[in-house]
Amino acid sequence: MASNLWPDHRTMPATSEGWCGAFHHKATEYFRACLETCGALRKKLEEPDCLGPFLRDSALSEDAFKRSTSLLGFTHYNYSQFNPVGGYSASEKTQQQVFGIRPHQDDGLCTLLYTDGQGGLEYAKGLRNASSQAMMSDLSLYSGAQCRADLQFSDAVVWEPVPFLPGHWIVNLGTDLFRWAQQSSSRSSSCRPCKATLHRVVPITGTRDRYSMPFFYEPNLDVRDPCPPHTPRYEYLMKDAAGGVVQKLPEKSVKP
Ligand SMILES: O=C(O)CCC(=O)C(=O)O
Ligand SMILES: [Fe+2]
Repeated sequence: MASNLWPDHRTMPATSEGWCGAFHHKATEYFRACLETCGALRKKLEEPDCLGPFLRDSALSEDAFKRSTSLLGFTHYNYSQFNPVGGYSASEKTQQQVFGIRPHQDDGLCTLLYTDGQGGLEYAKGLRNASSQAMMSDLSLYSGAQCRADLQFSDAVVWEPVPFLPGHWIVNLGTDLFRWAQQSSSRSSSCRPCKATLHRVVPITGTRDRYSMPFFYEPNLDVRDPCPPHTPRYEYLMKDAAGGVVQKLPEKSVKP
């Protein structure tokens, strides 16, 4: 993997040497704190009174994160460029103008998200039954197969704003954890399934800018799923990208 491209005052005139140094130092410190917190969270999730051993045992779980591909991002949303008029079922172009980030699930085990407190982040609470209007919190809504395809733009999804609590992270569970817990729970009752949070960012009227810092806690790229056929992670990601994101969006965009 390539090394980080840190901000450099020689190529970024709006910054100074001191600012770039401080950014490097603070970002590295924050990254380490997130990595450590997520390691502790993984162990908690593996305990019998939580999800149970979704990666078979603690040695396998430690190994799976030895060459972690975790990532810290810095996102700026400029809401003045958004145009919600087209709605999100029209075309890919209008979808891009409606969302800060389109509905998606994070990969990896979990995400620690901190924001500037501006609203806009929403999670999928469940699906609304078209005839009874009852809300169903359906685990299948959160499977890789479903979410990457049609359901993410469906009117049946019930969206709920995620409140901001100063000093607290927002935690999303990811698709690797979903898959591992699903596989392990189908083979043994000592593990429970869980959801990979479907979420999106929508612009809030009257807000111009929004900033967020997502930390994505990711295993080694070549980690194997715990249960047969022991698929390596990158194979799953490739299949998921080819079958969902790449092919399904153009199909959606031709709908009226
Ligand atoms: O900016 C946010 O609040 C959410 C960011 C997010 O979902 C992501 O980067 O995956
Ligand atoms: Fe996300």
